[in-house]
Amino acid sequence: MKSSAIAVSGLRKTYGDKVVLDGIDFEVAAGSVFSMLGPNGAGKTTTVNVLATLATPDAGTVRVAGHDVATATKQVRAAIGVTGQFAAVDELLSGRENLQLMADLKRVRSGGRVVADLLERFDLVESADKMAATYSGGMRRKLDLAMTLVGRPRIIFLDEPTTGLDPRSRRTMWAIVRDLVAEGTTLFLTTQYLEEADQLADRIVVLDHGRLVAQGTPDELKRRLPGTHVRLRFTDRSALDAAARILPGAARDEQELILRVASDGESKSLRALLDRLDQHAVNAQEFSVHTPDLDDVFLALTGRPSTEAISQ
Ligand SMILES: Nc1ncnc2c1ncn2[C@@H]1O[C@H](COP(=O)(O)OP(=O)(O)OP(=O)(O)O)[C@@H](O)[C@H]1O
Repeated sequence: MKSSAIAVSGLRKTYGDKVVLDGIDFEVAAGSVFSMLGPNGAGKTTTVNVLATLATPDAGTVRVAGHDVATATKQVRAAIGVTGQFAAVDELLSGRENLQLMADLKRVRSGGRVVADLLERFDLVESADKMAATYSGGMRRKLDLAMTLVGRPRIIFLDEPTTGLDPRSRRTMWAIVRDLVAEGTTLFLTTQYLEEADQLADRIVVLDHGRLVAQGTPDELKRRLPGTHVRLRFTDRSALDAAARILPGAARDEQELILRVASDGESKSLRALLDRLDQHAVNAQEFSVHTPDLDDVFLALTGRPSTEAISQ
């Protein structure tokens, strides 16, 4: 089993009398992508701030890279990189100068080479000597992430890395994330986008009003919903009628000649379902298992649609 890069237990954080994190627990395996999903104000940035030693917890234990954030701030900081919604990019410097500044701050040896490699890797060579103020949102995020990588951190926090980016820049960012994981980096990703968590994460936690309302792999979260069902499509009405008689409780769609049967999607129940149809000599033209997507999960867990679903 992989060791934990991050271990959080009973984490609480309040601002004044507002409880922002209400006792949360989770672990992040080294070399994995862990995604914290939640709507605006759920407490995601606060979690990142605590893990990154930028805010102190009121209660609970938090270990990052094997060190306690409360007592070993320096060691934690040496192991992590943070890219956030408020980018560290200096608008008045060029991309190259921003990176060079970071390399100097971190006293990186052969900083010039490191900077050149990062510009190349993030496809920023052409704009390297232009002021960052002239960069697009996507380029700025890439520069921000490149700056984070200067010190080769083992654990990277990406706080909503693609919020506000167009689909193409978002996909570029995803490709970069996948490359980093392939190199063994651990990524803690906060996002409001279900698709992003679904695409990238090995494990997801869903945060709502400072509490974790669910955690698991993307597939586990989807399976936990009651909504998994089998769709059977028939060639004619009489076959649909016959199937509906055999499978009471199934929802029928008269126009599409479809029957939806609740199922856990496991092979045993699927076989039993098909056997029943077979015993009554009823044939379905099409047969598919529908697993709910993360939007469905979010709605079921929080009682609200996700931000992504609302904006669509
Ligand atoms: N320094 C602070 N002082 C007071 N309240 C704060 C502070 N930081 C955050 N909060 C409050 O804590 C709650 C959670 O904020 P947080 O930024 O962690 O949420 P989030 O999930 O990251 O949301 P978003 O997606 O909007 O960034 C909000 O209600 C916010 O107003």
